Amino acid sequence: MSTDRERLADLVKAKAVVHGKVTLSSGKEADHYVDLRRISLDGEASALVGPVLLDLVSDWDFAAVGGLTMGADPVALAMVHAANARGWAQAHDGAALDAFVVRKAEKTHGLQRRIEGPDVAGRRVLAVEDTSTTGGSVLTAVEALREAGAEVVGVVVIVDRDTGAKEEVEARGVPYRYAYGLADIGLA
Ligand SMILES: O=P(O)(O)OC[C@H]1O[C@H](OP(=O)(O)OP(=O)(O)O)[C@H](O)[C@@H]1O
Ligand SMILES: O=C(O)c1cc(=O)[nH]c(=O)[nH]1
Repeated sequence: MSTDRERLADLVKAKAVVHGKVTLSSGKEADHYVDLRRISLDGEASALVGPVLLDLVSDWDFAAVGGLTMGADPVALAMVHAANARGWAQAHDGAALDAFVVRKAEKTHGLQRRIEGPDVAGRRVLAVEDTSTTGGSVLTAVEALREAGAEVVGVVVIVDRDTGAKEEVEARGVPYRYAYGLADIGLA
């Protein structure tokens, strides 16, 4: 029987890897795309995302997870559900793991918040992403979190494309980890 990590890699390869010319979020061109929304919103795969990412950062101390909408949103919730299933609160003074969503722009009505969910000010938080290319998206979230008074303990992504995100994030003093590199999903 395969582990969660092995099964999730198989599902990423089968369902998310798309070959062909594509324009990326950064405006750069690439000849492959990893559509991780097909994983983080997939009935089977979404249940594996949380356990795999929680295992990857089990030595980091944080109280909330989230990132820039929308790639990060289902990833963060997957981690929250996996944390609940593992009895997170019992190991954290009764506090469950929270999620948050960083908007791309501040909302101009309602409470006009940039970061939705339980307050992050003064808390240790983990910034998540489905995938990172330049690191620009996750760094937008890191900046917003720091402005809001949170301490970002690290960044974790499902797939790293090996295109500089790790270096960019680490240059801002934030550790960066990923569950799968290109070789793990048949792209190297
Ligand atoms: O490291 P980067 O160069 O920033 O690229 C990675 C980003 O691109 C994708 O999101 P996209 O910008 O397509 O937006 P979406 O999440 O709203 O779909 C992905 O979910 C990451 O957020
Ligand atoms: O850089 C991006 O925009 C990007 C790359 C990728 O593989 N997958 C994705 O969702 N976005």
